[in-house]
Amino acid sequence: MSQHSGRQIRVLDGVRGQFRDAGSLPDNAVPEVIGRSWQRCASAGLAMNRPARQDPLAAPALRRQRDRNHTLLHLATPELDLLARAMADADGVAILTDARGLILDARGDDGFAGRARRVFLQPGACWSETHEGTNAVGTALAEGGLVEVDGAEHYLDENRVLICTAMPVRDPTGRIAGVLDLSGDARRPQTHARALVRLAVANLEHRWTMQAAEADGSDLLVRLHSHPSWLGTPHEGLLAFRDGRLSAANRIALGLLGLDAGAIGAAGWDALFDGSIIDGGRPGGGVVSGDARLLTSRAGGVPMHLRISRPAGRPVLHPVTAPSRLRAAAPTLPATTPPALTLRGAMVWDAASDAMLARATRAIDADIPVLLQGETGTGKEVFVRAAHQASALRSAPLVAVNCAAIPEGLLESELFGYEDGAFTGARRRGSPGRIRQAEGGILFLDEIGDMALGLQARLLRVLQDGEVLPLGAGRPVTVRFRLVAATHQDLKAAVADGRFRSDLYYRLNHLSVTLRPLRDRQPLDAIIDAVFQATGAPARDITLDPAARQCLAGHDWPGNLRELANLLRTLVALADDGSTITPADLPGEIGAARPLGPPMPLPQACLPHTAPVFAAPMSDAAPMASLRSMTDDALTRALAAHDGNISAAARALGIHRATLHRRLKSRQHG
Ligand SMILES: Nc1ncnc2c1ncn2[C@@H]1O[C@H](COP(=O)(O)OP(=O)(O)OP(=O)(O)O)[C@@H](O)[C@H]1O
Repeated sequence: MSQHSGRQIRVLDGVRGQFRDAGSLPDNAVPEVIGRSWQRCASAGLAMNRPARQDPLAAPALRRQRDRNHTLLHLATPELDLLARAMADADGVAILTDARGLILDARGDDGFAGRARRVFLQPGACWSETHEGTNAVGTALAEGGLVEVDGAEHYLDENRVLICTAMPVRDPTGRIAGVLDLSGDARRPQTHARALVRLAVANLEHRWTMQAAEADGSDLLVRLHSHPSWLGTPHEGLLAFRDGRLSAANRIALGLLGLDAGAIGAAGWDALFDGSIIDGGRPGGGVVSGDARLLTSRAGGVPMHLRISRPAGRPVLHPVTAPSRLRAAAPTLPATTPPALTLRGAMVWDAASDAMLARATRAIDADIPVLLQGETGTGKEVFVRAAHQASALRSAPLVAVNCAAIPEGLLESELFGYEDGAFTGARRRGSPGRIRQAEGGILFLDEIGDMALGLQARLLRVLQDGEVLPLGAGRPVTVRFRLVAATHQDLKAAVADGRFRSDLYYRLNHLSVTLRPLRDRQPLDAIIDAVFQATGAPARDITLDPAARQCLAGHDWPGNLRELANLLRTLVALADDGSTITPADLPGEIGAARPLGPPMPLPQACLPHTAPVFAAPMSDAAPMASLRSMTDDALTRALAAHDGNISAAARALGIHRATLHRRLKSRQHG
């Protein structure tokens, strides 16, 4: 029931009248939070007697919004059900909104739901303060904390029939992702609503942080509380660390340590605690885990009980459906290639890439930024497109921007958009910019390492505030998108050199995926076969001679999968139907490469025509000598002939310096 007595209601009616007519509020007439909200509504020109005016989203648009908030909806389902059950006797509904106050789901008493719809308390309606004046959802969003709005405390006369309690839900990066709300008839009792909502939000945020720690590959999970008996409950603080940086936290942990959300992605261990969890006494200095230990928080100087573990060892909390979706669509390659390789369209996937794809997909679904690293041509863009298709956002946009391909001067307007006439040459009616085009979907920033420092600062602000300010615009626009960034550069080194902002690096680098260069992918000849088949060669009965495959496997592939795929496509395009591609068809430097692989006589066509040091051992070689021993011999002679100079020896052998290094290393290891 409304907490107000009959007398209080009459007083409140008088206060409303005075506020409406004179714009003034007597001291302590309403709770401070309500007073602030009334003032905001009045300043926005909202009249108390304005009739409810909503235009709830139609089903397809609502579905899109629900897709965009897939993680929140998925994680909040148990809490919504529990709250709805708690409201069963109380004539009320449990509501989940997005970060703007748009109702995504409402569950509860049918009788009240019917009446609630009369005041537009229904999915697709927006309960921000701008739409509905002071109300629990909108005011909780504006204030950033739990708010109860009882009867006549609502700003609009029409909403006085309601009593509502709402609290924002924060994601593991500290951003408000939505609101949980209990709303009922102001004439009916609504007992324990505050405690219920607070508990539900704590549960939900706890689960979300645990899931994020799993998905982003955190190396440490810290449970903490000032009182040890709270450890292991949803009211414990949770901190996840990666590479010594705070990568995720729940609100309780931030509160206990006196931090704000800005610490996530930025603060290191030493900034948070006075003391170490590294056991200096043990060889290797491992992290102490298991029993709780006592450390003092730096901000408040409060002793905290900490229990430390490694999230990677935990079971996955939310099974991911993406890999099975992927596997269902992926035919296994014929018996000539190991079953660990699969073909999807023209793309070849090995087991390791599949595992990385599953992790990245899970991170995208959990709204965790993904950073892809890898040399040119390792398939970063192919990977993002596959992750997009496997994610819950597959019907939402994937907007790719190559930061290196767009001149620095244009990148700003391309990304952030601009208003009509913002600069000379600007398109009429302006441009929303690529960030806004990615609304609800994925923004893929390729070659982010090439972004100028000034733009890095602007991008960081967008990521922190969830708002973008187009050039020439007076007001920022709210944006929600998932971020995947990629680079072939060593971003850590770029941070150390001052070419890349460290705060942006830690924002981007929640889940880091490194795509391996072709030379590190094994077995290379199986990958070559798979890429060859993906060119469509089998349909034209074109085959790859084993000797040619050996030559290809011996090449260094500086252009990685791109170079290999392009070469094979060209070879197949030039070949006659039913023919076999032999070493003679390969470009000189590849046909001349020394093949590696199982011991077998060296195919004549692979013999280097240009490397004199090779010629001598070949003529001396016993006919049954293994390829490996011949190769070893050639390496030794080439090195001896060039006084151990690797570069000169590699040049003479006609192979890349890195290849020579690798072969020497593999020789050392037997
Ligand atoms: N899994 C794969 N299977 C087969 N071919 C692939 C695969 N991944 C990439 N390729 C080939 O490599 C080409 C380049 O891939 P992609 O553009 O994704 O690389 P990248 O790492 O983004 O390169 P860059 O850093 O130069 O932008 C693709 O067009 C395709 O021909």
